[in-house]
Amino acid sequence: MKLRLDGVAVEIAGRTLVGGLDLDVHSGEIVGLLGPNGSGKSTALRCVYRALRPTAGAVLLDGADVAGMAPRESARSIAALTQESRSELDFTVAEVVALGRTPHLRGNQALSEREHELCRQAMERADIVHLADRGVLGLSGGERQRVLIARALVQEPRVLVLDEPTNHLDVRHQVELLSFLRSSGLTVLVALHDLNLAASCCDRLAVLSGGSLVATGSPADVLTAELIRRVFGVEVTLVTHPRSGAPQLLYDLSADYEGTRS
Ligand SMILES: Nc1ncnc2c1ncn2[C@@H]1O[C@H](COP(=O)(O)OP(=O)(O)OP(=O)(O)O)[C@@H](O)[C@H]1O
Repeated sequence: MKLRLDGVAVEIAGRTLVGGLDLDVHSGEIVGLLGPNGSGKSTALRCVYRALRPTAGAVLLDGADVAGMAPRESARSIAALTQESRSELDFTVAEVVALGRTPHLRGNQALSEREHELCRQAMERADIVHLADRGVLGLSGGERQRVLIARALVQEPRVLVLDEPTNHLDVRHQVELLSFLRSSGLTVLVALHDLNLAASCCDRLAVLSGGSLVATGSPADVLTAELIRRVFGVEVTLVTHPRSGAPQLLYDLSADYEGTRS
């Protein structure tokens, strides 16, 4: 399923948070959304998972404007893993995961055998089977994040939108999550702060600065020392990963950053 942001703009209180964003994510493609704090990544993603209505432009799923769909209908295609996905209610892990089936159920319909199996598989994939009966509020940040990953998977989406999904995850679970995204075949739009993980995981990158796209393309085309300096204000040396061939950034903490902060 193809996702398109067509001139998406968000204006709040006279301030443009995202301006005229055009971005395609082709079927089965992983596009990484990068940019400094406050550049508009979450705002753009919120338009895709419909937490926010664009002031102008549209989000299209296979050419159809999501604004014209019932929330349940778009939720059957798009799953989101965001900072807003966290629940304040102390459901058990198994209950939260099962909630991912909600868009597919009618009323109080019980889960089928297949759906129970789906939940079990998602919990296995997210490495949370041992936590099934624990209350989510007592979990660590990374454990909770993995519960939300399982919940998104049982939704059986075709498009996955993730806002900083590696937040709180230890390095093994970061790598596992991004490897899973690569093998999932899903259409993925993911905001990431870790540029090296983004370069390893994503087919294409889109860089936001001040609410506008400043670069899109393959990781090798986008991640240049000049762009990193201009957009993030950081000096890097670029190397090529010896096995995957992905560009990787080495940060130089001894560079002179005095006076570079605006
Ligand atoms: N509801 C809102 N009302 C007013 N301003 C907002 C609102 N939501 C976000 N902003 C502002 O819009 C800008 C973009 O925010 P956004 O959260 O999209 O950035 P981001 O790229 O996701 O940042 P980060 O990397 O810090 O998560 C920021 O300056 C933020 O303060």
